[in-house]
Amino acid sequence: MFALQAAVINFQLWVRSETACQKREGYLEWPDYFMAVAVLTAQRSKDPNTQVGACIVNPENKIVGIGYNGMPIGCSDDVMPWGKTASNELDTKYPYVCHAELNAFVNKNSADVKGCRIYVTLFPCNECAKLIIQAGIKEVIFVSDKNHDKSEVKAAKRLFDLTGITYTRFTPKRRQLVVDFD
Ligand SMILES: O=c1[nH]c(=O)n([C@H]2C[C@H](O)[C@@H](COP(=O)(O)O)O2)cc1CO
Ligand SMILES: [Zn+2]
Repeated sequence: MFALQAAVINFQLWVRSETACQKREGYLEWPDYFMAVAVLTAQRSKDPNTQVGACIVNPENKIVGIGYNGMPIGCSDDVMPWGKTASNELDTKYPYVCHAELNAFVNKNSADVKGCRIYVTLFPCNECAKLIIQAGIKEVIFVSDKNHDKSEVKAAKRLFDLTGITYTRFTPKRRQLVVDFD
């Protein structure tokens, strides 16, 4: 019985070393990987309506900053308002929430982000566009452009066009990427 098991194990090892001679197929390619990081990061957001993730990547394909939309440090998620509308604008989320892009910049782990690209799950607003420009980001890759008819996004595109920053809708290689902790 023991001898048989040993033989099976040896055989499996042999099969493994045979297949290991060639590069694995179906691996996660860079663009899908970076956008998946942005999508996963968005899952940290407490915003009940729109969760946004951002991932800054340098020209060597190293991630140098990630962020999601959330309340400023020290402002409790349980105390701050999360609604979109209220009789007083001060009782909505808008004056308080930090955008995902802003958080990605302040979380950066490199001296600067010049020449980097940013993967975002939602097209940046004009305020984030200004940050992107001033920081020296060269390329924006986005998933959703659901606010395309809003002035914030129209202004952002105008700023990107003027400054030569490219913005491209993300086209994934694969439709789905499952994270399974089992
Ligand atoms: O550039 C952005 N980055 C970003 O993180 N956000 C966040 C702020 C809010 O929490 C949320 C937008 O909420 P809503 O879709 O309900 O208006 O997305 C919104 C924008 C605007 O496009
Ligand atoms: Zn923004």
